[in-house]
Formats: sequence, structure tokens, C-alpha cells
Amino acid sequence: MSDKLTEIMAWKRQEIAPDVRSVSLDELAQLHRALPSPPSFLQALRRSDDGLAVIAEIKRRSPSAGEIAAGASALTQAARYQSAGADCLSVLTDQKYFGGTLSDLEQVTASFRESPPAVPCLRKDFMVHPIQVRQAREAGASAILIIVRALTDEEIMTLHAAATAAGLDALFEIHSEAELERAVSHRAQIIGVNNRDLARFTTDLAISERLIPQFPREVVAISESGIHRAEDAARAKACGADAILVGESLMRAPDPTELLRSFR
Ligand SMILES: O=P(O)(O)OC[C@@H](O)[C@@H](O)c1c[nH]c2ccccc12
Repeated sequence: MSDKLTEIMAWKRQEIAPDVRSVSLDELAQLHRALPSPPSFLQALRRSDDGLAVIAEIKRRSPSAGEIAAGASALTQAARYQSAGADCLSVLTDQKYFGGTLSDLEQVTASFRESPPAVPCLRKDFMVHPIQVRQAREAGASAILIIVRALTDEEIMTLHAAATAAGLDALFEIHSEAELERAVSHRAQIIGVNNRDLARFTTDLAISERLIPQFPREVVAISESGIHRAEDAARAKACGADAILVGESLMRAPDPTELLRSFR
């Protein structure tokens, strides 16, 4: 791990420090029982028509792209994605680097409960502690992100167990064979290959083409980042991806419905 990801992880640990307290699996299970069940992220990724599932991301800015849609309303963007037929959403909740908030996620999931269909949402953030899993569940998320290279095996185990207790799916993000092996050893059901190197910000779809064919059969495979046009989605599909995760190009698209259809 190096550079930007190291910096972000260090910041994240500092940012959450005031909120950190011990969070038991029992507490999470109780919370899960008390709250309305979120729609299944895992199920939405397995389309019955065999088409590529699309996870549409709400992202105002990023360290690699700079400003993408400063000041965009998460609610408006979520409604556009919902009517465009997105299978799932990814909502960035990191403020400092991506311009998102937990409140964006809360508002979006509440709006889906009021005007179905409820699209399952991933809390996209740099998870290090179960308190963030609790926040995700309270905000109506269906899944959390586990960035394998940013965490020790013990941290991964803790976060994965917390997610399961809270009734959330976990998306394991990887960028190499060694990380794939680690994700599989944690019995990941959903694994995403980030085509972008989070340390250096170079993006290459060939990473998905190299790694996805090595996935165990039963794992749901996602190709993440750098997907801009139909040909990119076709490459992901051809190497065995069940789903793609797309941020920047959908945020910038004048008509996300058309772009999303072309991806499928
Ligand atoms: O905007 P893009 O290139 O379509 O990428 C989306 C998504 O994959 C990217 O935002 C991402 C992948 N992994 C992350 C981890 C943290 C923050 C962001 C990300």
C-alpha cells in the first residue's frame, strides 16, 4: 500500500476516532432486527436475463478526477439512476476526498422507501471499524466496501462479521492476485476488481481481464472504474464480470438512461 490510499486510510482513522467505541455482533444483530430490511445487494447483482448488472455511483469529486459534479444533489442523481434502471447504487459517503456525506446515503435510501423500486445501495467509504458498519445499516445501506489492500486480515474478519450480523453484504475490492487470494480466504461472495490503482491512479481494464477469470465460480464478479463507453462494458462482460461499477461517466452523462442501456 502506498501514497494516496495510505493517506486516505490514515485520515479515515483520525476522522472516525471521536465516534469509535466497541460495537458487538449482538448489538448489530439487534439493530438489524429493529430496522426495516434493506433490499439485497447480492441478489440485484445477479440479473435473470444474463445481462451485465450496473452499479451506478454518486460521486461529486475524486482525488483522481478532481471536480466531477460539485454541488450535485444526491437525491436528484439517485432518482435519475433509479429511472434509468440501475441495478444498485454506490453512494460515496467520504467528505474530504469525494465530497459525499452519510446524510446523502440516508436521504437516498429514504426516498427509495417512499417511491419504490428500492435500489440496493452500497456505502462507498473507507471502512476500518464496525462503528462505520453500524452507521451504514442505520443509513439504510444494503452493503459495505472492504478494500483488501488497506486492511489487515484481522480487520477484514471483524468488518465482514459485523456486516453479516447487521444484515449487510460485503463487497471485497481487490487489485492483484495476492489480494484475490486473501478475499477468497475470507469467503467473499462479492469481489470487485478495481481497474484503478488507488495508490497511483492509473486505470487499466486489463486488470479485470487478468483477474476475473481466476475467480472461484460461485463468486459474483464486478469490474470497477474507468468504464466510459459500451466497448468498455463489453470487455468487462467478455472476461466474466456479472456487474460493472460506474461513477464518473454516469455522473457526467446528460442522459444516464441511454448510457446505462448501452452498457448492457
Ligand atoms: O468513476 P469511475 O472511474 O467509474 O469509478 C467508479 C468507482 O469504481 C470508484 O469510484 C472507486 C472504486 N473503488 C473505490 C474506493 C473508494 C472510493 C472510490 C472508489
